[in-house]
Amino acid sequence: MLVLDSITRRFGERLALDDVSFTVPDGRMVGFVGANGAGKTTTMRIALGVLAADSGTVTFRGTTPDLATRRRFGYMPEERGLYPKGRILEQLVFLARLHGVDRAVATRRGQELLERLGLGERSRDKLESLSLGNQQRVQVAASLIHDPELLVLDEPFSGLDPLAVDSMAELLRERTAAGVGVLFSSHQLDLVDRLCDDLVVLHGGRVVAAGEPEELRRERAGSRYELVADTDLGWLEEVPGVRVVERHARGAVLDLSGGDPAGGDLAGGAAGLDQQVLAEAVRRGPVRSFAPQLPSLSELFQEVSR
Ligand SMILES: Nc1ncnc2c1ncn2[C@@H]1O[C@H](COP(=O)(O)OP(=O)(O)OP(=O)(O)O)[C@@H](O)[C@H]1O
Repeated sequence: MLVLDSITRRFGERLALDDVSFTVPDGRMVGFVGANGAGKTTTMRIALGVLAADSGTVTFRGTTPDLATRRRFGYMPEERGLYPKGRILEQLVFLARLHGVDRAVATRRGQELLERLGLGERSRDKLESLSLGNQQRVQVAASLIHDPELLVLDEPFSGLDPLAVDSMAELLRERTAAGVGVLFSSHQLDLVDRLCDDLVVLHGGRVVAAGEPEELRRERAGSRYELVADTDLGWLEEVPGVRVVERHARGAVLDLSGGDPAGGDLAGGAAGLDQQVLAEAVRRGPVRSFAPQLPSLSELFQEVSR
């Protein structure tokens, strides 16, 4: 696994990274999110060894990565690395050769990757002759060409159509299944939600949330509940402490933050308001589900990025 421990980096007076620590375990997809200027690219550059930290350490599988180890990393930089006027497959092969891959192997792998990304027919064309989204696919292929042990991808999905996102995600999933850790940044939160195993949220150069998205959501579930029941739920409007946020065909979303968590007499017991609402709903008829409503990734992001 890749471990970043207490990384700090300044640019002049500006503290771009402040005590950043997180891990990219082998075989996991780690989504890296944060507003513009939060420090994602700076962190990735430091992780890859292309930029130095002022303090803190980066280790990969227990040791500080030397040049030989770093050659086994795959990196898609923010500024992208390929030449617009270069031929596609030639450039992939050239990059693979820089990483020590044999020409024949590199050519086969390059062609395979391009075919997987729907660009098999274009391998001899110049990069600039492709649409921007297709150029983006080739940039990702370039980071995969030498079969790396770790992938660090700066916005690999930007500009891709939904089908291209799926084929790219499948390609990356194959890498994680083979034990490769993947760190990828993105501003597309729904996509990150769908793809990542772990999430790291950066805000103003600090890690403000890290962990499995489901876990992070549960921690911030707050006081919203969804009740799905067969009966009419109009009675909820009258319950002190209950605010009906939304009604839908089968139930309602409730905010119970106005209630006394330790008691109340709706159902005559000392249970919290959630249990009282549930008991009352059951008394009135069949309840299909009643559970805390977890915030979306976008809500979570907004909350931790304040
Ligand atoms: N070479 C540099 N010189 C001076 N300041 C820099 C340099 N690189 C980054 N910064 C500053 O460091 C902060 C973090 O920038 P960084 O590019 O890492 O953010 P980011 O999260 O990748 O943003 P975006 O989502 O816009 O790509 C910003 O305030 C940026 O202006």
